[in-house]
Amino acid sequence: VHMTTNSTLQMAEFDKEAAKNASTFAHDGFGNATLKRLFKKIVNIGFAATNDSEQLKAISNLEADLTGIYSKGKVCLESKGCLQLEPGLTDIITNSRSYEELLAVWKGWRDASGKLMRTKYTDFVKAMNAAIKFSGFNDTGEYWRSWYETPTFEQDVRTLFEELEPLYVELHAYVRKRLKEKYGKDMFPETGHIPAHLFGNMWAQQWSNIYDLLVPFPGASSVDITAKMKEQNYNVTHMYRVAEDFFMSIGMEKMTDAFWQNSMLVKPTDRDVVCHASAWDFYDENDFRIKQCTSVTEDQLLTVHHEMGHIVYFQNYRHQPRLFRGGANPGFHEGMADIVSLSFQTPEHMKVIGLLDEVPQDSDSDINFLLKMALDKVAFLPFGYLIDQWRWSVFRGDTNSSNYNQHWWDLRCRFQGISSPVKRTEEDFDPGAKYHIPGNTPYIRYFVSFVVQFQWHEALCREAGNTRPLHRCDIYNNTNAGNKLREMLRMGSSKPWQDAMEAITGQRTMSAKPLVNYFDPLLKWLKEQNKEENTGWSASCPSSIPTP
Ligand SMILES: CC(=O)N[C@@H](CC(=O)O)C(=O)NC[C@H](CC1(C(=O)N[C@@H](Cc2ccc(O)cc2)C(=O)O)CCCC1)C(=O)O
Ligand SMILES: [Zn+2]
Repeated sequence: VHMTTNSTLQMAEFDKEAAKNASTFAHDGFGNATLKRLFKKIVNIGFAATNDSEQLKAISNLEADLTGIYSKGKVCLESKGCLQLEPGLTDIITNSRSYEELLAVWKGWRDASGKLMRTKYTDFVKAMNAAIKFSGFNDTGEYWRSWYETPTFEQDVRTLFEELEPLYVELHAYVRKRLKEKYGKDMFPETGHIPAHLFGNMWAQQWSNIYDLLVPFPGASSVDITAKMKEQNYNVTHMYRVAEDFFMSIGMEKMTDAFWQNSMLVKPTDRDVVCHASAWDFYDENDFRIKQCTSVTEDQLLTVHHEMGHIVYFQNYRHQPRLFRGGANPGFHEGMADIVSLSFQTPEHMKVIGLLDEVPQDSDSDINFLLKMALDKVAFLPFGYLIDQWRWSVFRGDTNSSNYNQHWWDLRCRFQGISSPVKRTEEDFDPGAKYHIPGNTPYIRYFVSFVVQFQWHEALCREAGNTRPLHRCDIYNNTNAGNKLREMLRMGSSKPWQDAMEAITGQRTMSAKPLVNYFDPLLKWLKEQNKEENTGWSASCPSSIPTP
């Protein structure tokens, strides 16, 4: 912790010095847009602008303490001993179909993580808000939103969410019906909410791990990639080679030697590491790394593609000046990380890499495939939206430590239609059970990413001359699509994101339409399935909780 504090202070001193020098120029009046943008980035140094180094120390130490609590958290079960989040608790949440066992792990993790963070998090918010004022922002949320350079950004994302909500409501109703069949309807509150621990994911953020409970047409084909990977003796290195091969097939460069030498691709046995996957740019135009506790599963193969997608973005803007080596906005970096998986996951591509024997053409298999994609991409939308709704409200002071947990569950009940399976009070601090809160990683970037990646997929598939339905398009081996994508990637953050969006799609705005078009065949089927259902849920959380 003291090491990081010193390096944080040193970096802040450098940033302050550079900002002071840059502000001796009247850069607002510069004619050259690029130079003007560069000076603006030199001057805009965030928390480092504070004149009170105690605040910077507090920010750095509290973040280290909070992530320390998160990475050391463990739950002891009489049946399985003491388990950490990865891999022990995640394996149970993924595979258990016992209501009680899932509940023990769900509650246990929250007691071992978030519950221990509340006081530190309160101090953390105070220190960040005090420091950010020196950069002219009212609060930390306003600073984070400034990266999108869009005065109407908050309204824009709310509008996008409202356009996508009808699709989510239909998916929610279908999943609720099937889970009632599995766990018994009296375990579900009258209000229409689904208990939060039944989705195969610790945060109910993506639901593809319970696909086996939800298969629309069990007779038709649906691929179990993990089983196939194990059958074919996939190892970790091969997973990275498969991902590298995809990017090279659309014209991107191979991973550098430094990547293979310096990355950490498996969980080390000799020391504790933060296993949450991540991609790193060392800004020397050669040293790019992934840190991931990789295991041989389909989920992990997608994460490998995701992290390598970040690396490919790093590589494509390495020629830019240092301050332009970033995503056009943070959501674009995440969209680039995910874009390839929309091709990679198709049955067409699974056949290309030998993880599927033949490509099914019947409509039942199509619905099976679209449902599985929706369990990741549509289920995620309210979650991706609400994390920073909570945090922005905390930063601006509308939510404080006396109602942190109340507001968190208000948002979870209202936007996700899920509820806590056990009573929650202000003794709990459930936001802290999600990595990005102690890790202080902004989250709206993932909501933006899930919208823009479908805009890009539609544009790149058109560029590739694709004639199949959008959800069966695979841009593998298509350098036209790759060239189009590279045009955007090379810009880095040298231009506003609207220019980057225009380079790929010809439009300058975010749009929910490509995502809705992609899932249109599924939406028709879901509406048919839900004809007898009361879709939706009450805006507020259930007052009583069914107990096993
Ligand atoms: C130096 C640094 O910080 N680098 C950044 C990248 C950069 O900014 O350059 C970075 O490596 N961030 C780590 C983060 C990891 C993951 C994540 O946190 N995912 C979200 C949401 C989600 C879920 C499903 C999905 O398909 C896509 C996203 C979650 O798990 O909730 C975990 C596995 C996937 C991505 C990441 O790669 O985004
Ligand atoms: Zn990412």
